[in-house]
Amino acid sequence: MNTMNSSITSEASPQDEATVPVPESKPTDTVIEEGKTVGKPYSDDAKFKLRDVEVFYGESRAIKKISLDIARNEVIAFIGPSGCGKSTFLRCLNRMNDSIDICRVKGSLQLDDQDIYDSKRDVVELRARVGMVFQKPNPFPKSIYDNVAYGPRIHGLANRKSDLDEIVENSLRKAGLWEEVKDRLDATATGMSGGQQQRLCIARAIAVSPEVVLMDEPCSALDPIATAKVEELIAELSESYTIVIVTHSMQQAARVSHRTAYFHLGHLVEVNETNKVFTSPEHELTESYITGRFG
Ligand SMILES: Nc1ncnc2c1ncn2[C@@H]1O[C@H](COP(=O)(O)OP(=O)(O)OP(=O)(O)O)[C@@H](O)[C@H]1O
Repeated sequence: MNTMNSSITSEASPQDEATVPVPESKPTDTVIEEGKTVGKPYSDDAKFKLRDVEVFYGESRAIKKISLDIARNEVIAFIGPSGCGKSTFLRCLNRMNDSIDICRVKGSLQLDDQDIYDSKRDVVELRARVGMVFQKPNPFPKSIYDNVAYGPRIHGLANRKSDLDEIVENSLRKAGLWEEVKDRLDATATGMSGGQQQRLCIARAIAVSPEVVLMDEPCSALDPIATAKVEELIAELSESYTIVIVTHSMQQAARVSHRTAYFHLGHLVEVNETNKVFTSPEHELTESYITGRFG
């Protein structure tokens, strides 16, 4: 867990959250200056360099000139009211938006100084480097073993069965699932609990040795105990991977992330160290959101 945020973590746990009311949506008169983000949106050790990013769905502009660096091995949380563009922006990072016909992405998006949207870019390779875990656990209707072995097989990462066995075991261990499933690797994955399925999806994502894991509300379909396990896992994985997590839970952002990015109506309003965002936000809109004045 993120010790930096201990003052916040002590205030709420996943167990409490079921009782925390969702803040109400209220209009605001605050004018947001396009392309201007307060706080610390840049890093000297950027894994992603994102500049003037705009995303359109047809004529409608969902992301408005956002610039942000995502640092190597950081956990950054994207928060903000429903519809503010968190998932849209997240999906740009491994071109998941490509599958939406009306979606168009503009601006400069670089991973390790290389253009993510270069027409020559191999998108399958990109998604192996930048894996994704979705809101609802989505295991394949295959065995536990085959779910984890799927990626390494299609990417040719193991020549021998013993190599594949090792990747499967290591991935399940990293996802904190090995002890629970080692005696039933041939059982079908869809028979597992929701929390186990989500950790299996995390094991599947890390089996191809990604550098980045994108998580789009990974705990929203989980109970508090399964949520706590996934959050522990995020803290462990952050030693080896860059993690970008979209969450509706401010408590979760506070518990797991190093920096927090606050989105509002397609703008990136503020990025700061998580502790600062939740104790002394710089922007009045961030403050209104975290104090529950609007959602
Ligand atoms: N496939 C799509 N086609 C058209 N518009 C879309 C599509 N996906 C998202 N949008 C629009 O883009 C805007 C941003 O949506 P997005 O899902 O990124 O927001 P979000 O902050 O992740 O919301 P939530 O927290 O509710 O998941 C919204 O106005 C939404 O209606």
